[in-house]
Amino acid sequence: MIQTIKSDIRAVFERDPAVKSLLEILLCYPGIHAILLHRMAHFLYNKRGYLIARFISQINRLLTGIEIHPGAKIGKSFFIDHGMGIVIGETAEIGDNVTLYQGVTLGGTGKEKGKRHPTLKDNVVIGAGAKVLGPITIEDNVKIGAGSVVLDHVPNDSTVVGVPGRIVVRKGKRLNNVDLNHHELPDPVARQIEYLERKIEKLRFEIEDIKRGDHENEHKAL
Ligand SMILES: CC(C)(COP(=O)(O)OP(=O)(O)OC[C@H]1O[C@@H](n2cnc3c(N)ncnc32)[C@H](O)[C@@H]1OP(=O)(O)O)[C@@H](O)C(=O)NCCC(=O)NCCS
Ligand SMILES: CC(=O)OC[C@H](N)C(=O)O
Repeated sequence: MIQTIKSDIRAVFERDPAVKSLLEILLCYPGIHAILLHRMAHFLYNKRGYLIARFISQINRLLTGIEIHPGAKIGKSFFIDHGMGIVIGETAEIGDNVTLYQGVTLGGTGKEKGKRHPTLKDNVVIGAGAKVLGPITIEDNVKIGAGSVVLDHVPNDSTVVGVPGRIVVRKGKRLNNVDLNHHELPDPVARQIEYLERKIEKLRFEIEDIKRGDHENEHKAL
């Protein structure tokens, strides 16, 4: 736990050019206060202290303007810059070295039950005001532009912008404005594979939901 908290503090030094000192981080960074309180709430949630965990999460929201459900899983070296207006849902999963700016939502679409919030892999950056919705996976090294609304799985090393979110950079190459660059025409096979990957991911979550439901029913029957 201590090592994880140290990694959160290091992340501020690494990712915010505005920071001047450790004391400033401890006193003036709501993102740090929020992740400290979340790590405490998540510990209690895992021990089935659901009400106290939720209460801490609401105190956290009151103090920082950042609402993280205690069930959300968050990896090390997590950085929230500014923070106000962030909402992270119960079944969200966040890898290591992830950065969120103010106004980001990791939410549900309102259509799913069970796993209903996004999974972010490592080194993901999500710009101010972006909404990432549904049980989708955002793979490693993805950047999501400020103000985007992302509803689909995003493959690794991509930049997504706009509403709805579209991939504009993949592995360092721009994908838009390619009409006249014939050597860079969109690859229909790759697009189809990406589409199928997204569908498989969606089906996987649906199967997990069904299995979880069966498991709960078995328990009730016993
Ligand atoms: C998306 C972002 C991460 C840049 O990623 P990148 O991989 O370096 O992408 P580029 O800057 O090369 O931009 C790629 C294209 O997307 C466009 N673009 C970039 N950000 C965009 C956004 N938020 N919305 C819409 N289009 C955007 C660019 O204009 C460019 O278009 P073009 O190819 O037609 O010129 C960055 O623009 C961004 O939005 N960062 C968020 C930072 C933030 O929230 N800061 C708040 C601090 S308080
Ligand atoms: C307001 C803003 O751009 O914040 C990003 C970062 N804290 C910086 O100062 O660059």
